[in-house]
Amino acid sequence: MTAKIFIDGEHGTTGLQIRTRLAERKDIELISVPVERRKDKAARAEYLNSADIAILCLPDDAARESVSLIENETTRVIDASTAHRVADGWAYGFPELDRGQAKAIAEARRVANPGCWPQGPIALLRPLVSAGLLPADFPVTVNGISGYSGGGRQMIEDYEAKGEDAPEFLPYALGLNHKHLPELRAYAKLSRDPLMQPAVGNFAQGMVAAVPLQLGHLDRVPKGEELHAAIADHYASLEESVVEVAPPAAIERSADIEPEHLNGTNTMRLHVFTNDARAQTLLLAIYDNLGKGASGAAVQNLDLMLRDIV
Ligand SMILES: NC(=O)C1=CN([C@@H]2O[C@H](COP(=O)(O)OP(=O)(O)OC[C@H]3O[C@@H](n4cnc5c(N)ncnc54)[C@H](OP(=O)(O)O)[C@@H]3O)[C@@H](O)[C@H]2O)C=CC1
Ligand SMILES: CC(=O)N[C@@H](CCC(=O)OP(=O)(O)O)C(=O)O
Repeated sequence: MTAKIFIDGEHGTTGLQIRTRLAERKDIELISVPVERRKDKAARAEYLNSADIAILCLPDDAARESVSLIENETTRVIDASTAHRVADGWAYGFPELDRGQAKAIAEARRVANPGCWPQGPIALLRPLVSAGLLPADFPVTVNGISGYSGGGRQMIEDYEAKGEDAPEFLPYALGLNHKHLPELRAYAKLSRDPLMQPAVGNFAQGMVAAVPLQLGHLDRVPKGEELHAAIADHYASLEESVVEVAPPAAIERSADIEPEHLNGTNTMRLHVFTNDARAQTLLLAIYDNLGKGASGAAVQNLDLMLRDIV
Protein backbone atom coordinates (compact mmCIF):
# COMPACT_ATOMS: atom_id res chain seq x y z
CA MET A 1 0.00 0.00 0.00
CA THR A 2 1.16 3.54 -0.74
CA ALA A 3 0.79 5.77 2.31
CA LYS A 4 -0.62 9.27 1.81
CA ILE A 5 1.56 11.81 3.59
CA PHE A 6 0.63 15.47 4.03
CA ILE A 7 3.25 17.94 5.26
CA ASP A 8 1.39 20.90 6.77
CA GLY A 9 3.98 23.71 6.48
CA GLU A 10 5.88 22.05 3.64
CA HIS A 11 7.25 25.39 2.42
CA GLY A 12 9.03 26.16 5.70
CA THR A 13 12.54 25.11 6.76
CA THR A 14 11.67 21.78 8.37
CA GLY A 15 8.87 20.95 5.93
CA LEU A 16 11.00 21.52 2.84
CA GLN A 17 13.75 19.27 4.19
CA ILE A 18 11.25 16.51 4.90
CA ARG A 19 9.76 16.85 1.43
CA THR A 20 13.21 16.57 -0.14
CA ARG A 21 13.99 13.48 1.90
CA LEU A 22 10.74 11.83 0.81
CA ALA A 23 10.72 12.96 -2.82
CA GLU A 24 12.11 9.74 -4.34
CA ARG A 25 10.16 7.33 -2.14
CA LYS A 26 7.90 4.85 -3.91
CA ASP A 27 6.08 3.73 -0.75
CA ILE A 28 4.72 7.24 -0.18
CA GLU A 29 2.30 9.51 -1.98
CA LEU A 30 2.98 13.11 -0.95
CA ILE A 31 -0.20 15.18 -1.06
CA SER A 32 0.38 18.94 -1.17
CA VAL A 33 -1.82 21.93 -0.58
CA PRO A 34 -1.20 24.61 -3.26
CA VAL A 35 1.26 27.17 -1.89
CA GLU A 36 -1.19 30.06 -2.11
CA ARG A 37 -3.68 28.11 0.03
CA ARG A 38 -1.15 26.93 2.64
CA LYS A 39 -2.80 28.97 5.42
CA ASP A 40 -6.37 28.32 4.28
CA LYS A 41 -8.03 26.38 7.10
CA ALA A 42 -10.55 24.59 4.89
CA ALA A 43 -7.84 23.41 2.47
CA ARG A 44 -5.63 22.20 5.31
CA ALA A 45 -8.57 20.39 6.91
CA GLU A 46 -9.28 18.58 3.66
CA TYR A 47 -5.67 17.42 3.27
CA LEU A 48 -5.24 16.60 6.97
CA ASN A 49 -8.31 14.36 6.88
CA SER A 50 -7.31 12.55 3.72
CA ALA A 51 -3.74 11.76 4.86
CA ASP A 52 -2.66 8.52 6.47
CA ILE A 53 0.04 10.47 8.27
CA ALA A 54 0.19 14.28 8.61
CA ILE A 55 3.53 15.87 9.48
CA LEU A 56 3.08 19.30 11.08
CA CYS A 57 5.95 21.72 10.41
CA LEU A 58 4.24 24.81 11.79
CA PRO A 59 4.39 27.29 14.65
CA ASP A 60 2.88 25.89 17.87
CA ASP A 61 -0.56 27.55 17.56
CA ALA A 62 -0.98 26.45 13.96
CA ALA A 63 0.06 22.90 14.93
CA ARG A 64 -2.62 22.83 17.65
CA GLU A 65 -5.13 24.08 15.11
CA SER A 66 -4.16 21.34 12.63
CA VAL A 67 -4.74 18.66 15.26
CA SER A 68 -8.15 20.16 16.04
CA LEU A 69 -9.06 20.04 12.34
CA ILE A 70 -8.64 16.25 12.18
CA GLU A 71 -12.10 14.71 12.43
CA ASN A 72 -11.39 11.06 11.78
CA GLU A 73 -9.78 8.20 13.68
CA THR A 74 -7.37 7.26 10.92
CA THR A 75 -5.08 10.24 10.27
CA ARG A 76 -1.94 9.82 12.36
CA VAL A 77 0.22 12.83 13.23
CA ILE A 78 3.87 13.70 13.66
CA ASP A 79 4.12 17.21 15.11
CA ALA A 80 7.51 18.94 14.72
CA SER A 81 6.49 21.87 16.92
CA THR A 82 6.79 22.30 20.68
CA ALA A 83 3.02 22.11 21.18
CA HIS A 84 2.59 18.46 22.24
CA ARG A 85 5.95 17.24 23.49
CA VAL A 86 4.87 16.70 27.08
CA ALA A 87 1.16 16.29 26.33
CA ASP A 88 -0.87 13.25 27.39
CA GLY A 89 -1.60 10.83 24.58
CA TRP A 90 1.48 11.78 22.56
CA ALA A 91 4.51 9.51 22.13
CA TYR A 92 7.84 11.35 22.33
CA GLY A 93 9.52 10.90 18.97
CA PHE A 94 13.01 9.98 20.15
CA PRO A 95 13.19 6.25 19.32
CA GLU A 96 16.47 5.85 21.22
CA LEU A 97 14.91 7.06 24.49
CA ASP A 98 14.35 3.56 25.86
CA ARG A 99 14.18 0.03 24.56
CA GLY A 100 10.41 0.23 24.05
CA GLN A 101 10.25 3.69 22.50
CA ALA A 102 10.62 2.73 18.83
CA LYS A 103 7.67 0.33 19.25
CA ALA A 104 5.65 2.99 21.08
CA ILE A 105 6.22 5.39 18.17
CA ALA A 106 5.43 2.71 15.58
CA GLU A 107 2.05 2.11 17.22
CA ALA A 108 1.17 5.70 18.13
CA ARG A 109 -1.53 7.86 16.53
CA ARG A 110 0.15 11.02 17.78
CA VAL A 111 3.92 11.51 17.83
CA ALA A 112 5.68 14.67 19.05
CA ASN A 113 8.97 15.16 17.26
CA PRO A 114 11.62 16.31 19.75
CA GLY A 115 13.07 19.79 19.94
CA CYS A 116 16.48 20.31 18.46
CA TRP A 117 18.11 21.53 21.69
CA PRO A 118 16.81 19.00 24.22
CA GLN A 119 17.53 15.91 22.14
CA GLY A 120 21.30 15.92 22.72
CA PRO A 121 21.15 16.60 26.47
CA ILE A 122 18.37 13.99 26.87
CA ALA A 123 20.45 11.46 24.93
CA LEU A 124 23.39 12.14 27.28
CA LEU A 125 21.66 12.51 30.63
CA ARG A 126 18.86 9.96 30.62
CA PRO A 127 21.13 6.87 30.64
CA LEU A 128 23.11 8.37 33.55
CA VAL A 129 20.01 9.12 35.64
CA SER A 130 18.52 5.71 34.77
CA ALA A 131 21.76 3.98 35.87
CA GLY A 132 21.72 5.90 39.17
CA LEU A 133 25.04 7.59 38.39
CA LEU A 134 23.45 11.05 38.49
CA PRO A 135 20.67 11.86 40.96
CA ALA A 136 17.42 13.18 39.44
CA ASP A 137 17.94 16.49 41.28
CA PHE A 138 21.43 17.05 39.83
CA PRO A 139 21.87 20.78 38.98
CA VAL A 140 22.15 20.40 35.21
CA THR A 141 23.41 23.20 32.97
CA VAL A 142 23.06 23.06 29.17
CA ASN A 143 24.73 25.37 26.72
CA GLY A 144 25.96 25.14 23.16
CA ILE A 145 25.66 26.62 19.72
CA SER A 146 23.24 26.10 16.84
CA GLY A 147 23.22 27.26 13.25
CA TYR A 148 20.72 29.98 12.43
CA SER A 149 18.34 27.67 10.53
CA GLY A 150 17.27 26.54 14.02
CA GLY A 151 15.26 29.75 14.17
CA GLY A 152 13.26 28.96 11.01
CA ARG A 153 12.55 31.10 7.95
CA GLN A 154 12.63 34.47 9.73
CA MET A 155 16.02 33.92 11.33
CA ILE A 156 17.45 32.51 8.11
CA GLU A 157 16.34 35.62 6.25
CA ASP A 158 17.79 37.92 8.94
CA TYR A 159 21.19 36.19 8.98
CA GLU A 160 21.42 35.95 5.21
CA ALA A 161 20.55 39.64 4.83
CA LYS A 162 23.31 40.64 7.27
CA GLY A 163 25.88 38.19 5.89
CA GLU A 164 29.29 38.70 7.53
CA ASP A 165 27.83 41.51 9.63
CA ALA A 166 25.63 39.05 11.52
CA PRO A 167 26.94 38.15 14.99
CA GLU A 168 29.37 35.22 14.99
CA PHE A 169 28.25 34.02 18.42
CA LEU A 170 25.06 35.25 20.02
CA PRO A 171 23.97 33.89 23.41
CA TYR A 172 20.17 33.98 23.82
CA ALA A 173 17.34 32.74 26.04
CA LEU A 174 18.86 35.04 28.66
CA GLY A 175 15.62 35.06 30.64
CA LEU A 176 16.66 31.48 31.49
CA ASN A 177 13.24 30.20 30.53
CA HIS A 178 13.82 28.49 27.18
CA LYS A 179 10.75 26.81 25.69
CA HIS A 180 12.47 23.43 25.70
CA LEU A 181 12.84 23.17 29.49
CA PRO A 182 9.69 21.07 30.18
CA GLU A 183 10.68 18.51 27.57
CA LEU A 184 14.30 18.35 28.68
CA ARG A 185 13.34 17.91 32.31
CA ALA A 186 10.68 15.26 31.60
CA TYR A 187 12.67 13.01 29.26
CA ALA A 188 16.06 13.37 30.95
CA LYS A 189 14.17 12.20 34.09
CA LEU A 190 15.25 15.27 36.09
CA SER A 191 13.31 16.41 39.14
CA ARG A 192 14.18 20.09 38.69
CA ASP A 193 14.62 22.45 35.76
CA PRO A 194 18.06 22.62 34.17
CA LEU A 195 19.71 25.96 33.47
CA MET A 196 19.59 26.14 29.69
CA GLN A 197 21.48 28.89 27.89
CA PRO A 198 22.04 28.36 24.16
CA ALA A 199 23.72 30.47 21.49
CA VAL A 200 23.26 30.92 17.76
CA GLY A 201 26.20 31.27 15.34
CA ASN A 202 26.67 32.76 11.91
CA PHE A 203 26.45 29.45 10.05
CA ALA A 204 23.33 27.87 8.64
CA GLN A 205 23.10 24.40 10.05
CA GLY A 206 24.50 22.04 12.69
CA MET A 207 24.78 22.20 16.46
CA VAL A 208 26.74 21.20 19.56
CA ALA A 209 24.93 20.85 22.90
CA ALA A 210 27.18 20.78 25.97
CA VAL A 211 26.42 19.52 29.48
CA PRO A 212 29.30 20.18 31.91
CA LEU A 213 29.06 18.18 35.15
CA GLN A 214 30.66 19.19 38.48
CA LEU A 215 30.49 15.86 40.30
CA GLY A 216 32.55 16.52 43.44
CA HIS A 217 29.58 17.19 45.73
CA LEU A 218 27.93 13.81 45.09
CA ASP A 219 27.95 11.19 47.88
CA ARG A 220 29.40 8.78 45.39
CA VAL A 221 31.44 10.41 42.62
CA PRO A 222 31.19 8.33 39.43
CA LYS A 223 34.38 7.78 37.43
CA GLY A 224 34.47 9.03 33.87
CA GLU A 225 34.67 5.51 32.52
CA GLU A 226 31.48 4.52 34.35
CA LEU A 227 29.66 7.50 32.85
CA HIS A 228 30.91 6.65 29.38
CA ALA A 229 30.02 2.97 29.81
CA ALA A 230 26.47 3.73 30.98
CA ILE A 231 25.85 5.90 27.91
CA ALA A 232 27.55 3.50 25.48
CA ASP A 233 25.76 0.45 26.96
CA HIS A 234 22.38 2.10 26.57
CA TYR A 235 22.80 2.75 22.84
CA ALA A 236 24.44 -0.64 22.28
CA SER A 237 21.37 -2.30 23.83
CA LEU A 238 18.99 -0.85 21.21
CA GLU A 239 18.00 -2.78 18.11
CA GLU A 240 18.26 0.36 15.98
CA SER A 241 19.90 3.65 16.77
CA VAL A 242 21.25 6.65 14.91
CA VAL A 243 23.03 7.76 18.08
CA GLU A 244 26.76 6.97 18.12
CA VAL A 245 28.99 7.15 21.18
CA ALA A 246 32.58 8.21 20.53
CA PRO A 247 35.25 6.16 22.31
CA PRO A 248 36.63 7.76 25.47
CA ALA A 249 39.53 10.02 24.55
CA ALA A 250 41.66 12.49 26.44
CA ILE A 251 42.11 15.19 23.83
CA GLU A 252 42.63 18.90 24.10
CA ARG A 253 41.17 19.73 20.67
CA SER A 254 39.56 17.89 17.82
CA ALA A 255 38.21 18.97 14.48
CA ASP A 256 35.35 16.49 15.10
CA ILE A 257 33.99 18.71 17.89
CA GLU A 258 32.45 21.09 15.47
CA PRO A 259 28.77 21.91 15.02
CA GLU A 260 28.70 21.38 11.26
CA HIS A 261 30.48 18.03 11.39
CA LEU A 262 27.37 15.86 10.92
CA ASN A 263 25.43 18.12 8.57
CA GLY A 264 23.41 16.29 5.96
CA THR A 265 23.22 13.16 8.14
CA ASN A 266 20.68 11.87 10.62
CA THR A 267 23.43 10.87 13.05
CA MET A 268 23.90 12.20 16.55
CA ARG A 269 27.33 11.66 18.08
CA LEU A 270 27.90 11.74 21.84
CA HIS A 271 31.22 12.45 23.56
CA VAL A 272 32.22 12.04 27.20
CA PHE A 273 35.33 13.95 28.33
CA THR A 274 36.44 13.47 31.90
CA ASN A 275 39.00 14.48 34.49
CA ASP A 276 38.58 12.14 37.45
CA ALA A 277 41.12 13.98 39.61
CA ARG A 278 38.94 17.08 39.34
CA ALA A 279 35.66 15.13 39.52
CA GLN A 280 34.58 16.88 36.33
CA THR A 281 33.00 15.60 33.12
CA LEU A 282 31.90 17.32 29.95
CA LEU A 283 29.16 15.68 27.89
CA LEU A 284 28.76 16.80 24.27
CA ALA A 285 26.23 15.96 21.58
CA ILE A 286 26.83 16.92 17.95
CA TYR A 287 24.11 16.72 15.31
CA ASP A 288 22.43 18.49 12.42
CA ASN A 289 19.55 20.62 13.80
CA LEU A 290 17.67 19.89 10.57
CA GLY A 291 18.73 16.21 10.58
CA LYS A 292 18.28 14.36 13.87
CA GLY A 293 17.26 17.74 15.30
CA ALA A 294 14.12 18.02 13.14
CA SER A 295 13.50 16.69 9.63
CA GLY A 296 15.68 13.58 9.86
CA ALA A 297 14.01 12.68 13.16
CA ALA A 298 10.56 13.18 11.59
CA VAL A 299 11.44 10.81 8.73
CA GLN A 300 12.86 8.29 11.23
CA ASN A 301 9.54 8.42 13.11
CA LEU A 302 7.56 8.25 9.90
CA ASP A 303 9.43 5.10 8.89
CA LEU A 304 8.60 3.49 12.23
CA MET A 305 4.91 4.42 11.86
CA LEU A 306 4.78 3.16 8.26
CA ARG A 307 5.86 -0.31 9.36
CA ASP A 308 2.27 -0.77 10.47
CA ILE A 309 0.62 0.27 7.21
CA VAL A 310 2.78 -0.40 4.15
N1 LIG B 1 14.32 24.81 12.28
C1 LIG B 1 14.67 23.88 13.15
O1 LIG B 1 15.86 23.56 13.33
C2 LIG B 1 13.62 23.17 13.94
C3 LIG B 1 12.28 23.54 13.90
N2 LIG B 1 11.37 22.85 14.66
C4 LIG B 1 9.96 23.24 14.73
O2 LIG B 1 9.30 22.93 13.51
C5 LIG B 1 8.26 23.88 13.30
C6 LIG B 1 8.51 24.53 11.96
O3 LIG B 1 9.74 25.24 12.09
P1 LIG B 1 10.53 25.81 10.85
O4 LIG B 1 10.37 24.92 9.71
O5 LIG B 1 11.89 26.10 11.36
O6 LIG B 1 9.73 27.18 10.67
P2 LIG B 1 9.55 28.06 9.33
O7 LIG B 1 9.16 29.41 9.82
O8 LIG B 1 10.74 27.92 8.47
O9 LIG B 1 8.30 27.36 8.62
C7 LIG B 1 6.99 27.37 9.14
C8 LIG B 1 6.04 27.24 7.98
O10 LIG B 1 4.72 27.24 8.47
C9 LIG B 1 3.94 28.17 7.70
N3 LIG B 1 2.84 28.66 8.52
C10 LIG B 1 2.87 29.58 9.51
N4 LIG B 1 1.64 29.74 10.04
C11 LIG B 1 0.82 28.90 9.37
C12 LIG B 1 -0.58 28.60 9.45
N5 LIG B 1 -1.37 29.19 10.34
N6 LIG B 1 -1.08 27.66 8.60
C13 LIG B 1 -0.29 27.03 7.70
N7 LIG B 1 1.04 27.29 7.55
C14 LIG B 1 1.58 28.20 8.40
C15 LIG B 1 4.94 29.25 7.35
O11 LIG B 1 4.49 30.04 6.25
P3 LIG B 1 5.05 31.55 6.15
O12 LIG B 1 6.55 31.46 6.13
O13 LIG B 1 4.47 32.03 4.88
O14 LIG B 1 4.55 32.26 7.36
C16 LIG B 1 6.16 28.40 6.99
O15 LIG B 1 6.08 27.91 5.67
C17 LIG B 1 8.29 24.88 14.44
O16 LIG B 1 7.34 24.55 15.40
C18 LIG B 1 9.71 24.73 14.96
O17 LIG B 1 9.79 25.13 16.30
C19 LIG B 1 11.73 21.75 15.36
C20 LIG B 1 13.04 21.34 15.41
C21 LIG B 1 14.09 22.07 14.76
C1 LIG C 1 18.62 28.96 16.92
C2 LIG C 1 17.23 28.98 17.51
O1 LIG C 1 16.62 30.01 17.70
N1 LIG C 1 16.72 27.82 17.84
C3 LIG C 1 15.40 27.70 18.38
C4 LIG C 1 15.08 26.27 18.36
C5 LIG C 1 13.87 26.21 17.59
C6 LIG C 1 13.43 24.87 17.47
O2 LIG C 1 13.84 24.19 16.62
O3 LIG C 1 12.62 24.59 18.44
P1 LIG C 1 11.74 23.36 18.41
O4 LIG C 1 12.67 22.29 18.13
O5 LIG C 1 11.18 23.25 19.74
O6 LIG C 1 10.69 23.60 17.46
C7 LIG C 1 15.26 28.15 19.82
O7 LIG C 1 16.19 27.99 20.58
O8 LIG C 1 14.15 28.56 20.18
